[in-house]
Amino acid sequence: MWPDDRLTRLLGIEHPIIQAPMAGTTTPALVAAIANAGGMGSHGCAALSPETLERDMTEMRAATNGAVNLNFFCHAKPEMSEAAHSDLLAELAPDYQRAGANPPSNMPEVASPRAFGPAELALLLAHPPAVASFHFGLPDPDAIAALKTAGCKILASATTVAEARWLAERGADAIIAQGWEAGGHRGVFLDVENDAQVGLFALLPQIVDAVAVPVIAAGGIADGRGIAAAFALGASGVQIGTAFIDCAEAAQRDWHIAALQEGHDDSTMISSAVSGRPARAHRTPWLTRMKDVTSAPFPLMYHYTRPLQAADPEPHHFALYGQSAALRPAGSARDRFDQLVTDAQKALVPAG
Ligand SMILES: Cc1cc2nc3c(=O)[nH]c(=O)nc-3n(C[C@H](O)[C@H](O)[C@H](O)COP(=O)(O)O)c2cc1C
Repeated sequence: MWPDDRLTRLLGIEHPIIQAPMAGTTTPALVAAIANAGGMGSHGCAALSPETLERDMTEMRAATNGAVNLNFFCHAKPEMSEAAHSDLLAELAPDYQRAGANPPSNMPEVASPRAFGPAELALLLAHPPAVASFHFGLPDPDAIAALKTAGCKILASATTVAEARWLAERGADAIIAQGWEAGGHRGVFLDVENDAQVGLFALLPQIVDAVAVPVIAAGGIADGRGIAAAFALGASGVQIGTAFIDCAEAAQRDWHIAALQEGHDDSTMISSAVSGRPARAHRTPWLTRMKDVTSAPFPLMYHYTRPLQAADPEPHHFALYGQSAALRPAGSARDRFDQLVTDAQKALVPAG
């Protein structure tokens, strides 16, 4: 049925389509719907406390016997000087004033999103999911070894060939090639300052040539044609996020859905201004203006932007989605998944 079965065999799934982990957007219901449809459901767990993660894991186990992927961030502990704190407050003073927000008086402490740590590892080892996946690199080698011993397959995102090699050498069982088109935070981790901004058409075949493990294409794929193109470029599967953001099983935040519904090829931009790391989101006048502001390291920048969002949400929303929003299918998570499978099968049939 599919031109390449390396990923379906590795992960024990029927269709090589992974619903992307999306912190804040994925829910146990969405993950279970995709796992029950024969794909891989992924939960973005970076914004969950250990208590909520445990509750969501229990909910997913009750709702599906299918393959589930739990996803975490691996950012280094950020540091910031008092001088940088004062400079940032001065730069943002007009924004706080306009929004009627109280500027943060203390040095930053950001509890969410969390970096993968001992609490998360313990929960995964107690009930190992089929897959543990990581953004911004990998956890330490002992954690990877423990997860593998427990039976988890390890996936991680790469935005360059060098990152793909780095991940494969450290035990990733498959690599997610994340193109510049992708919605959400870029997985870039080896040289964040000099993000090479490689598009999926160039990135995917070069990663396929560079690593021995299966490669999963991500970024701007939202219909059957995109899936077929990914296989033509050597992918063993696809990871799709934006196409599932506004289905009923997702978290359904009004501002996110409204922005997505305006989505088209050039309605997004990459910005580090809200979180401290580059992410693709709906283009707004505020995000455009924030290009000139020196950002705090991820995730400390949230300390400075969340007061704006709390005081005056509409202009300060951070609606993450990718460049192919306009191509996404409609309906429930299951409807969208089934349509992607059907349309990909049609697009994969050789002409004539
Ligand atoms: C709203 C949103 C949130 C995301 N959050 C995560 C995340 O928590 N972890 C992760 O590995 N990737 C995250 N991503 C990136 C996806 O894994 C994937 O690379 C991307 O969705 C693929 O591009 P597409 O959105 O065009 O399908 C997110 C993407 C979106 C749109």
